[in-house]
Amino acid sequence: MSIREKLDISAYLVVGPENTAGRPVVTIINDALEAGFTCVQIRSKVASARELIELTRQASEVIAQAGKSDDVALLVDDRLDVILAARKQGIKVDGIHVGQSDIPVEVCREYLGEDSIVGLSARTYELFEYIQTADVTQVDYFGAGPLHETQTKPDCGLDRDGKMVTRSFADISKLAELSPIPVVVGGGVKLVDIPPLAQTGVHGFFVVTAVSEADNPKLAATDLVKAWKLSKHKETTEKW
Ligand SMILES: Cc1ncc(COP(=O)(O)OP(=O)(O)O)c(N)n1
Ligand SMILES: Cc1nc(C(=O)O)sc1CCOP(=O)(O)O
Ligand SMILES: [Mg+2]
Repeated sequence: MSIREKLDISAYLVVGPENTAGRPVVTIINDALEAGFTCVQIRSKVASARELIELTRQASEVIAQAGKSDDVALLVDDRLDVILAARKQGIKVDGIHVGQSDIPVEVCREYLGEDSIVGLSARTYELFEYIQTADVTQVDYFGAGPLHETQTKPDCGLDRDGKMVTRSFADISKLAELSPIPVVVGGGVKLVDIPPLAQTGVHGFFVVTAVSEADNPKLAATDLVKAWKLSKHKETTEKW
């Protein structure tokens, strides 16, 4: 089974060098892997193409060293060029996450191939309509948010009138219900948000700060994964 078919976005780390309080990106990724994170995205708005390729190499190596190359997907935010260059160097990178102003998903699919993962975000003002009407044949999941305002992406949740829109758990439940593909939610997600988020029906959460800027990233990541699994377990047992 390809990594695309196995995709698990339940505990999704997004990380770049600007988010690690000076620590190496690769050690944060290693901590998250040991804690049970299931998906990793390299995202940097400051790193050069060469730096991104190197970060991708290190991330791919640490996933391999953990014996998780077939289970934990490695994606890069925005940069199709970086992924193609990385692959040319023999680096295993599994996909891309793009938004509405980035490279179109059809182009990503064409260049990356059928076994790759393509994640997509929608514009704030049309999120609900988009999630129901968009052609998702080339898309593996929607990244949605923000649950809370976040300094990691100050422009996320900005509506057409410049107002900040955050998503309630009720909104998120509706998104999960309407979306034809899995949804992962982020934006200021913290440990306390995990139980209600797990109840909404989305497939997972994504975090930057809650892990990468934690005093103890491994402990923070472990707590998040445990909380998600426990909430899902409770949901299943309560159904019975
Ligand atoms: C998992 C996930 N969801 C959403 C985003 C945001 O993507 P985008 O809107 O393209 O914004 P930038 O991350 O490029 O600033 C994401 N990266 N990952
Ligand atoms: C990359 C990104 N996209 C978002 C969205 O809502 O689309 S929020 C976000 C940043 C999430 O970082 P943190 O966990 O530090 O808030
Ligand atoms: Mg983008």
